[in-house]
Amino acid sequence: MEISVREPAGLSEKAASERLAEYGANELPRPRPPRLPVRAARQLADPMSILLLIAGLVTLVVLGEVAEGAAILTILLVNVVIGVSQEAKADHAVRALRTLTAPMAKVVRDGVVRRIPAAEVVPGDAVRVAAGDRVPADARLLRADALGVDESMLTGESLSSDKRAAHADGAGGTLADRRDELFAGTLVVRGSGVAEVTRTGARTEMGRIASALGGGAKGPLAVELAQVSRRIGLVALLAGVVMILIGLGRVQRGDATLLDVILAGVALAIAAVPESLAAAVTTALALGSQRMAALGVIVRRLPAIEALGATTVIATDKTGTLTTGHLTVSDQVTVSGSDLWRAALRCNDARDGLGDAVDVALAVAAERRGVRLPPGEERLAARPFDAETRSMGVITAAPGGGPLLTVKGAPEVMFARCVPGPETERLARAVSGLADRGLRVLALADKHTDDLDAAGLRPLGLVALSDEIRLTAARAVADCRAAGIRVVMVTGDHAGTARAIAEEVGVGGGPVVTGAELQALAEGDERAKRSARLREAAVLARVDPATKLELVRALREDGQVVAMTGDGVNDAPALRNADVGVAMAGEEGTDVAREAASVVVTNGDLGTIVAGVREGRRLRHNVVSMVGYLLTGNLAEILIVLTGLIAWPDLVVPLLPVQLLWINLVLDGIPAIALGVDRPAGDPLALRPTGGLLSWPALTRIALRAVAVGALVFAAVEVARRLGWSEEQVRTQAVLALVCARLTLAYVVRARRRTFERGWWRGRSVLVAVTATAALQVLVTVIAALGAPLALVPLPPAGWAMALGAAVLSVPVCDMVRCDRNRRGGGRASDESTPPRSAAPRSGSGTH
Ligand SMILES: Nc1ncnc2c1ncn2[C@@H]1O[C@H](COP(=O)(O)OP(=O)(O)OP(=O)(O)O)[C@@H](O)[C@H]1O
Repeated sequence: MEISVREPAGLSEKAASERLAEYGANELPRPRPPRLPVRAARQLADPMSILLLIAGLVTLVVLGEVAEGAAILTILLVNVVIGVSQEAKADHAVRALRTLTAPMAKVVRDGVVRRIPAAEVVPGDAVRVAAGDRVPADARLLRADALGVDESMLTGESLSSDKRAAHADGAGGTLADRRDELFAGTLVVRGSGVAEVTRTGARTEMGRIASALGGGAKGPLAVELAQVSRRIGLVALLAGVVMILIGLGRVQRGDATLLDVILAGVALAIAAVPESLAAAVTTALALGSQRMAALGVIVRRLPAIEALGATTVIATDKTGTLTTGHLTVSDQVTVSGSDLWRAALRCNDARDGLGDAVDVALAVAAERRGVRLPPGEERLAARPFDAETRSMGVITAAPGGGPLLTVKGAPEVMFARCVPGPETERLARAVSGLADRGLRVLALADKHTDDLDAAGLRPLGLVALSDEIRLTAARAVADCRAAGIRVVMVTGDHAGTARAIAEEVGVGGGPVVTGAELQALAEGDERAKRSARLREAAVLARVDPATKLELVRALREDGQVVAMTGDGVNDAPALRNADVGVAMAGEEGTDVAREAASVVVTNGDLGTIVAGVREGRRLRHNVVSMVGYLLTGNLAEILIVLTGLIAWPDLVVPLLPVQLLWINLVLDGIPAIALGVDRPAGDPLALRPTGGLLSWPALTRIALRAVAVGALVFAAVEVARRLGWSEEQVRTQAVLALVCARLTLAYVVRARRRTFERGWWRGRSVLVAVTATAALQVLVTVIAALGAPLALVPLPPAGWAMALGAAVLSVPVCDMVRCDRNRRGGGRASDESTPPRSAAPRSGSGTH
């Protein structure tokens, strides 16, 4: 293909690598990750750790219980170590994800356009930028075609600035005045250009003003949970204080010693705090986002995982999402005597196989036909393709010749600019036949003029491009339908093309609505009708990106959770407004779309997005299970400690602080983390989310189950007391019954309809965790030497029987408070072979 004379040959690879070594990577300096002691200190400063530290020191110094105090402090130490390693792991995962979405740049090296990581751009490189790109480095413009750049992040100027190619007189003045310069980090909003890099990395304008970017912010879920933990901690402290005050009254009456009261306060505080909650949730989210990344779904904002799981409508592009996006010319209609392929090559921005898919396909087709541009032909002006005008135009001149305007675009747009006549009419008639075959049709026309907007063009012909349907598309659409998720196809393409493709992949259940139809409903009363049309459409054809935003709003007003795909510069508002904005990684998408999106998919496939929804639903289910598991257990402990204080004053506390810590941190942590990575039976896509994480039904369920578990343990302890067992044995009984009941809770909370339903054994992690935890508990109960630091002693068989009884009985009792959804008939999700049929949003089968 010809290279325009104003296009530079760029650096050679050799020179570029030498410069890279000399100037360093084109990156802003990043803050170093904190060192180990800093991380450890941060963990220790956590309110929960402080509480544990106080509890440990009080037990050690005030109560004089050396073994117990040391055990509490050891547990604290283990907690800090786990916390530090978790944080380091999460940091690592975030950094790895960042490199996956690292910005890329198009540079000319050895005369060939290459796509390289922006970090490898060096001074002297010739970079090509187009609408939607983030400028990789400071650069001087060599060519600018209708180029507009948003520099607000540097200048504060909200209007985009128009750029032009540099002249020999050089630059100067304020940033906003430097019209022939591009600045790193700014966004190209329209047009295209070629520029020579002048400064990279920290030497760029952005580098000079940028304070290091803060990363790794916590998602709202983690923040919400941290808040919950803190509040629980506060409540526990208050309860402890109140209890100590009451206890002091008893001390005065001589019913108890001061130490007893302090011990009870510490126990209550520890019982109340779900020590492993925050760590378990963070781990689940971090591992979840890693798993999603492995599937090709990169989550840019953690809450998007939750939103993905809750999606009820996916509004998807056609090209690249339902189809492969690799276009090939499969038909053409030529006006006799016209040079259709030369025009296709002239009005074309692709180079070296890189660029817009339509342009690349046309260039390949022209090359295959042996067509070349006349030597020395120069491009004088250009208007790059714009999704709103659906056309592109260039003005070229052969040496010694006059200017020639060549335009290509959507047929109806083109015919409106062409001279009317039999040829134009013949082409117009041919369009629907091609579109109905699912082909993308473009018309080409030209005229000798230097006006890019000229009318009265001479039609040259039509080209029809085919785009293979992705093998996974029909399956993904069917999966969505089975899971009650509606798929809407939104495309700028012809209605005929869109309908043909929609039929092939199974998108249906609603009308095909066109942009023209919506336009007719733009006024007054008609607006309501317009929204209704938008909401019911299965396919939206010939719509511009602004309609996508309108669609998102209409659907959200209707109570839907909308995932919207997009790749273009104009898609950003819709992506930002959707519950989940999905952008494409790599060449197919623009930087602007990626930055507006909360999720980036590496291959743009609808199947990948559905896989993301599946993971999202699973993760949400897991987090709900985990929260339910931990909070139910903690509440049960509080109830046992409180009722014990009243019912068994001689015991002081039915569970010692160290025993509670053992349960909360060691025994609970393992199943909680396993629940976070659980794979429950059946297709997770069928797990439709209901309500919030800590919604009233969820909290009620937790409270009722805690009462049930508390009552069972209370009964076991009461029997042990009546049997005349020693104080240690009674406490061991309490621990054993509680642990057994709580371990069954792991199975209760993860079940969809009924504990131990069909396929309950699936999900090895929970099975392994529960078995390991049970084995640990058996060891410390049976082997006196191991149990000693925890004040546990061996039990007679009756004790084991009672503990097992508590475990077994907790299943039916807890199942009784399984949400009311079974009565609503939506709970058929447990069976893989019977996916839910109801397509109603936000209803159907929840979990737990
Ligand atoms: N490079 C191009 N030059 C000129 N016209 C084009 C070009 N690419 C597309 N068109 C025209 O513009 C119309 C809309 O294309 P656009 O790429 O905006 O569609 P889209 O909304 O991205 O659709 P899809 O969801 O199928 O990707 C096409 O049907 C075609 O007629």
